Amino acid sequence: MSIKKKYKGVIFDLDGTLLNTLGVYTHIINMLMKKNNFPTHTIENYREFIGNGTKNLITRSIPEKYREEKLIDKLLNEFRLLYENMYTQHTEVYIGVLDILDELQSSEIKLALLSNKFHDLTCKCANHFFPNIKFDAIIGQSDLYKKPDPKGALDISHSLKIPLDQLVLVGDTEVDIRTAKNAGIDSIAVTWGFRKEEDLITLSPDCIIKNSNDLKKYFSNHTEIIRFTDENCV
Ligand SMILES: O=C(O)COP(=O)(O)O
Repeated sequence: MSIKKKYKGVIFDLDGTLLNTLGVYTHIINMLMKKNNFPTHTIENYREFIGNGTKNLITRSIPEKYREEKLIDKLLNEFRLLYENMYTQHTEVYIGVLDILDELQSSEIKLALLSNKFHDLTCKCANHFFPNIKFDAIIGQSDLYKKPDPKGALDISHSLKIPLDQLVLVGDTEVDIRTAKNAGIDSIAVTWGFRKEEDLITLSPDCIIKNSNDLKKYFSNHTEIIRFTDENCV
């Protein structure tokens, strides 16, 4: 029997991969837009704006001529306070995702979260939406970490003691695929999140997956412990 190379750890992106947060982002940022007499945006607009961290999302939501650092920082602080109180609302765990996390956890595959959501809010979401999943590492955005900088993925590899070639990053945007490539690890692009399949293809991820059943199958074929057969023994 051939030996399959396989993953001992999976790094998941959060928004658009495990959690559909478009509803809560739309709700809060439109509140801020209204408060400032700026035009609001549709959920489809926010789908495009999201992915590069909240500061970028807010900047893109403000009309161009009002995009000043002082105002952006003010709205960012207001966003943080509102999100802290509302992160459980207008948000769903994508179908099938909990099952996959459970199965990986029972197979002793290490699990990590790497998000461009602020670190404290990433931890709150992980605790609330995945109370039975023990992530071995959680890294949200901070002064130290911001995807597509590979530092988060590299530090996860180091702290979990998993070599880069036995780690895979699962994400839904170009930022995630670039992060994996920058770190030198495999990438899986999922198409149920915030970007279209045709946009993800252009980034050449190692694999494109369209639904959680296929992701589950993929993992069951790619996360076995490597076993040596007789012909490999000297
Ligand atoms: O907040 C964002 O920009 C996106 O967060 P994510 O990295 O979990 O997708």
